[in-house]
Amino acid sequence: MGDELKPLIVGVIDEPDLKSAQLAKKDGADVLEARLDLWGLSLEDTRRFLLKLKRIGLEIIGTNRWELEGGRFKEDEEARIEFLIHMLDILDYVDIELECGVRDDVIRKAKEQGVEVIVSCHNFELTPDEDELSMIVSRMKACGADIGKIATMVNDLHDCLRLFELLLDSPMRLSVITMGELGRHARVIAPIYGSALNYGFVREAVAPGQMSVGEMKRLLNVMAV
Ligand SMILES: O=C1C[C@@](O)(C(=O)O)C[C@@H](O)[C@@H]1O
Repeated sequence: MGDELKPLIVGVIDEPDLKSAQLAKKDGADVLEARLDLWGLSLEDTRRFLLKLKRIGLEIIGTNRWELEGGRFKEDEEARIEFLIHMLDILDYVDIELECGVRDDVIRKAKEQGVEVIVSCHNFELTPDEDELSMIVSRMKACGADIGKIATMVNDLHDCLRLFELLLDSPMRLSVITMGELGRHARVIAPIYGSALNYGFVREAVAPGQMSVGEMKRLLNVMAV
């Protein structure tokens, strides 16, 4: 991943379209997130498109998000995981949910193939209190995540502050994502506090309050991060 301290901008590729990926790179994305659950392709077509995506020259995160945390993969859990595992040889990072029942199998297989593991946790309703947030980070660390990722809904500005403190005190590489309109500004502040991966859209927002890759890059440049 290069300089580990550098906050990275992740361009979310929400459809199998190379032009979006090229635009993400041009606008300043450091990494691409392949949202396999949003592509709606067969396993073979997904592999084919991922191989094309690789030629863009950026590292790729594979995410096949389950519906429980905002994803749209249509088949059952077994198929979702099989899909993800079939892509590991093409990916640089894999995103797996902390609460996934076969999380540890996915982590083991990813590590066997030299793929970095992002263990994620989303809450579309609220930002938990400090103790619960710390507990989530401890669980992410304990299961062997290379990067932990916590995306929560911001209902009060104190929610952002708790997430920033979590970053400052984190015992591991961590990303926090402040969802919702009230959290929008903090999506570009979080990298300053050390958030490892910072997600922006190319075409349209795929999560509440998300900014585009270009907006994020420009704002980070203004703040000289
Ligand atoms: O977990 C995240 C963060 C995200 O939900 C966001 O709010 O920017 C976007 C997703 O694509 C990604 O997997």
